[in-house]
Amino acid sequence: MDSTTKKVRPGGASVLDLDLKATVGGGVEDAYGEDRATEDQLVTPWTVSVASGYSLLRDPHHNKGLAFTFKERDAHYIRGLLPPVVMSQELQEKKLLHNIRQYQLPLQKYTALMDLAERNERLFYKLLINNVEELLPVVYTPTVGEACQKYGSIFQRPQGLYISLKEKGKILEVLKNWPERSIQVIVVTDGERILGLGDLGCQGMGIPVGKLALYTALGGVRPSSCLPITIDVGTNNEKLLNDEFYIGLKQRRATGKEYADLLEEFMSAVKQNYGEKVLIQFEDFANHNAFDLLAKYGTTHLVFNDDIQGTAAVVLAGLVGALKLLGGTLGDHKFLFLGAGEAGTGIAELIALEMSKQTKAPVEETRKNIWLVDSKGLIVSSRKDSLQPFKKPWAHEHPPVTTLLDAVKAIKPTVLIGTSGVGSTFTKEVVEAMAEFNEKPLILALSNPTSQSECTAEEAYKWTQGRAIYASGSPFAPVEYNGKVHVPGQANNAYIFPGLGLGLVISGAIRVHDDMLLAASEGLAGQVTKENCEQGLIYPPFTNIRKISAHIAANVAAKVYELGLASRLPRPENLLKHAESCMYTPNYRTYR
Ligand SMILES: O=C([O-])CC(=O)C(=O)O
Ligand SMILES: [Mg+2]
Repeated sequence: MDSTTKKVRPGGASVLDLDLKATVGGGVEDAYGEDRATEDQLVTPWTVSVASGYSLLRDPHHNKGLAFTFKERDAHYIRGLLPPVVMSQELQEKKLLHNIRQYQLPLQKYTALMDLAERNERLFYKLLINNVEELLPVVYTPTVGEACQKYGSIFQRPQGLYISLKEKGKILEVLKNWPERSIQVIVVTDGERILGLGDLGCQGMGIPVGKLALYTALGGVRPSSCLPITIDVGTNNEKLLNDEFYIGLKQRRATGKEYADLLEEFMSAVKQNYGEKVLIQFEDFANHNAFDLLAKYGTTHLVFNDDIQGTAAVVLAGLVGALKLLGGTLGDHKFLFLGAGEAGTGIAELIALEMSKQTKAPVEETRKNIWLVDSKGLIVSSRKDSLQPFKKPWAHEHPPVTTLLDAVKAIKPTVLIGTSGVGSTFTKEVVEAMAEFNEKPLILALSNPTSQSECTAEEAYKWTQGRAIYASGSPFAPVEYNGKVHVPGQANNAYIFPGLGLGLVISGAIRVHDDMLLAASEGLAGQVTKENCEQGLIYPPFTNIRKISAHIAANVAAKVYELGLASRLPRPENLLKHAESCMYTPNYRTYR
């Protein structure tokens, strides 16, 4: 661009700009590029207006419903549009919780909560934050899985951006249609592997929406700076292709160059529109694309893959917690995974990395304590030539073994981790075998949602006579076995990504580094108290999640500064206090 070109603003005023301006701040301040656009470029005619009257009540960001005071009702032309009572936010919250508890079906609760978010955002977040243990399973796993399966019929209003093959060549324009400008976190999916439910195409939108609700509720990132995106390149799900209510493109998935080109345009457009510091979280992509995208964009954008890296950080933190119960160091344990996809290999690699840091042994050595089983059996060196690249580091010397049960018997792991997305695969025989040679077998059934869990909490306790230490990806209620109550842990990446994201945002990180994941993991592990351990808990309860997220964010930010990857300078002295002070709170504001 010529450094003295005339620039046009929607108000008609022309400004002279300098190229310098285009580099400083990476476009966050000038999010729509209006100041920088040349006369022949298109701009969006945004206007800023003050909501009042009926439209104020219809604006979810500002609506307070019955909580508007009479002074506010007068000042904003809403007197008479509401019944005469003035209700506190606390009372509104109580009423809504009561209403939501009346619904029998989780999906009804989900729809009621999404309706609330559409109506009164602050009340939605207040309710979610104050009742996180109860409502997390509604806005998140397992219910969000069912919501995605039925998204076509429950779809009411757009909650995020849809970018399909039809938008090719226009993605920048599409981003500009989103009503918020200062985006800090994007969660994007292409819907090909939604939880353990498979290809749900465009209906995967429930996932970015749910994850970002947690960014705000658990991590304190402002709702207006969160953007859910679904990339629709088609679906290979026959049922959806034949469903008259399906909301996505009715074609089989684009692959190869067509796919890569659309993603490339998307990634470039995001950076152009929001700058270098926008965080992009890849979510629920199928294995091949997940690893490729992370490798491709990890060096040029601020990205991480939640299923590979977020899950890894949360599991590593749980293992550190479990060591307090089991004794020994990571290096003293032997790990066996069922599932060698994103979560399996991601967790395995982070464990190996941490072991290598602790023991100073090369990571090639520490990997040898970790074994993975995929659909063809134990991953061993004789299979190396036919393995996908992300599985190759795990092909150790061993005779072939085809079943999980035989692998458990041959390897004798102390820790069994399920990440295959297939339910009920930790059979009675498998769990009993674990209990034969482990006093306290550690069993992590991580696949989501609940229907895909490798075994239930009850099964794990029953089949090990109450000796197992058990955690799952989706929540299970406490189980009473032989007069003792066992509280299962929830090893879900929801512990990590909100705090990790907050830490990246407040430090102005420009790249994600493995050490930041380790810092996030340590931040979480550090929040497991002595009392938690005494109860057999390897994770702290979700009730304290905002405090936990602040600690994770502070740890992550410290690492970002240490690595010289922070762009928000100078570094705040007390990062924990700083993280806390940056967190969004949903209390109503008073309007003048
Ligand atoms: O969404 C969740 O509950 C965890 C997750 O990322 C997945 O299973 O893909
Ligand atoms: Mg996921």
